[in-house]
Amino acid sequence: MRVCALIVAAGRGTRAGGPRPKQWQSLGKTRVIDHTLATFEGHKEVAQIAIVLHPDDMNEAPYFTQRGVKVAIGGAERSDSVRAGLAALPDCDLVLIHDAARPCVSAQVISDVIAALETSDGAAPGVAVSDALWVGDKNCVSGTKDRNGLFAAQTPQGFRYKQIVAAHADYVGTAADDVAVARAAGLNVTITAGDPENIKITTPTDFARATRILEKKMDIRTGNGFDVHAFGPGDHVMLCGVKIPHDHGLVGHSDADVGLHTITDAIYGALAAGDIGTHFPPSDPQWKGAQSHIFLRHAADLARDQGFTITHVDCTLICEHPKVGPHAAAMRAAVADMIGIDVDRTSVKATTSERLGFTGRGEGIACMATATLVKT
Ligand SMILES: Nc1ccn([C@@H]2O[C@H](COP(=O)(O)OP(=O)(O)OP(=O)(O)O)[C@@H](O)[C@H]2O)c(=O)n1
Ligand SMILES: C[C@](O)(CO)[C@H](O)COP(=O)(O)O
Repeated sequence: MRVCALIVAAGRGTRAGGPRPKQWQSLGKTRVIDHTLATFEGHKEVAQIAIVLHPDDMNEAPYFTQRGVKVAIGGAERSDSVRAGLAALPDCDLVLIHDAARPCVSAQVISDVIAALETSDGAAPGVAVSDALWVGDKNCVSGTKDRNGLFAAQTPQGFRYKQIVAAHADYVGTAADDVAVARAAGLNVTITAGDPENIKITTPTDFARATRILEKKMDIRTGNGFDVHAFGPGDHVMLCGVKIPHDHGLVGHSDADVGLHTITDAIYGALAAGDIGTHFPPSDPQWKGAQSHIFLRHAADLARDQGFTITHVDCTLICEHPKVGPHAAAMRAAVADMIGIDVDRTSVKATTSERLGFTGRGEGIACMATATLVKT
């Protein structure tokens, strides 16, 4: 099932006020929209994202298209914007429709909606109303309402793509949300666990509340790795995914790529998920001669599965020979590709040990690495 996310960001944010519509305003160091987008970009089940922008905001379009996000032009009502966004995602099986104005959405809320779509036409998060409900008239209570069975609706609201496209095509009038459109078409919609922190920025005070929620949620980890491989017979070494001709090889159960092993261990370390031997025991013959990118990709996938973004990797190879400098750019590119991050967040460098110790005597290569992981 190809899962797509549709983020609607074409509203004018009149209730929130401010110099620009709320999705473009700052929340901490980045904008509301950047927080929202980052959560969907980091979600392992989301294959494609589309964003819907107001015609006046099309100067922002290149920022999104450059990162692989499709851009559509919104309409006067939210449902017009949703229709435009759906048209930009023709090759999806499931679509998650989300307000740009909900920047605190969690990976768990998204996963729960996707899981519920296995057995339901539609699924959306809701929070059961816990306060008593009044009807008010000129600041006086004129009645009460039974709260039983009432939920506050959130997004993302998920559907089978073809069904929600057809439901929107048939719908007449304005709808509060896509669940209303789906129900009008006879689709069943499951209520998944909403998150009280998945707030929609609606009024000016919501910016401070969202900032507090995001600050509390941010989880920054660093992990370190250290590894050594001895030289043995051979005519090349594998270092950070690059084959380098040399008068010796490196000895190991796998391809002995000491650089990739070290970075892999740094990522596992940041996740407190053991080390490379935990996941790929050397006693297991299936890993004999294995290419080490398998280990690194596994660690990077594990980080993503747990909702982390790998924001930086720094690796130092320690050896007298071979000389790393001429290959450093290729190594950075290879590691960045394996992890799925930008090359300017990937550092590979080298030092000698001034001819001291086992690396100085040319008996092997050592490596140390640090990985930084962030979950927002
Ligand atoms: N014509 C519209 C109206 C709304 N939205 C989007 O729908 C989400 C939820 O809508 P709401 O909170 O009502 O946003 P605004 O319409 O921007 O706010 P306001 O009603 O205060 O102007 C927001 O991400 C908003 O950008 C949209 O894409 N197109
Ligand atoms: C879709 C929605 O976010 C569900 O809560 C909401 O209906 C849209 O915002 P509005 O404040 O009702 O305009």
